[in-house]
Amino acid sequence: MCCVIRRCFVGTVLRSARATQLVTFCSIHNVGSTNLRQMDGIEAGKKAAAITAVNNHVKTNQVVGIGSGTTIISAVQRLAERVKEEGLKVICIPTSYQARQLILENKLTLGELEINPELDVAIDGADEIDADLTCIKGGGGCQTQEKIVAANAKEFIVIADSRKDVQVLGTNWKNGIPIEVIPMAWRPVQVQIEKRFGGKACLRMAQRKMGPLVTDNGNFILDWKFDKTDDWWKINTELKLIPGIVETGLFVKMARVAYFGTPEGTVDIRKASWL
Ligand SMILES: O=C[C@H](O)[C@H](O)[C@H](O)COP(=O)(O)O
Repeated sequence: MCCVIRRCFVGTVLRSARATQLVTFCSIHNVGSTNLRQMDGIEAGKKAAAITAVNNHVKTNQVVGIGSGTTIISAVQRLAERVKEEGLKVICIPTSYQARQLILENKLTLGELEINPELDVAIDGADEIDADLTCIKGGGGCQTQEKIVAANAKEFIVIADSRKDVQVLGTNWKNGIPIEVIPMAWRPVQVQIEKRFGGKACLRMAQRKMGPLVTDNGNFILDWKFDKTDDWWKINTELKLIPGIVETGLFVKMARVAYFGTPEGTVDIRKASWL
């Protein structure tokens, strides 16, 4: 179990004119379809969580892990603002090609694990986060590098909109747990997973390219649609022992704090109970 340690109104933490505009827009926007309003709310939640986390956890002269996905974009933008406004000095370690591009586009200092093997903090999105702050990650196929970076940071901070805040994994996220596999092993790994743990392990196919999706590391992904929830630490450990599995998207006892942004502009901040 984890506890809500703080709920803050994002207006108090947004300092850039651009960010303020977005939240204002979302709070007064009441025309158009329900879907459009929901999307605005989700984006506002992601942004609020990202900005609050960067404000609370990043200090000057730190080495910062930069996650992948859509939520991290706002975190990188906030870092860039702080560099301009406060002269913040940070070295950013990417978790994917996408993260690398974000760092470069935002003119932040790009580092690498060979030079900076120890990080002060890593910030990243997640596909779903349970009551213990166990996360499913890898909806964008980046979980392997994300886990390496997070595992070498003193603090791993998760940012998400409030839809991803669940008691039990699999509540809203129906795409399963992404598991990166060596290409020649995908089929035996698929058989092993289904036999031993049940559910279905589906080979993720690429979009706008024929055949399987190929990760930044040149591997394939099996999305394991589990049919019951269990002891995630044990399952993750057992999965990691199957030859051919490179890494799983199960992040167990890694996230120390999670920031959940709501469409109303508040952010729930939760600390892991195992700390
Ligand atoms: O592989 C992708 C990463 O694990 C993302 O951090 C995760 O999918 C969440 O992405 P988003 O912030 O776009 O919801």
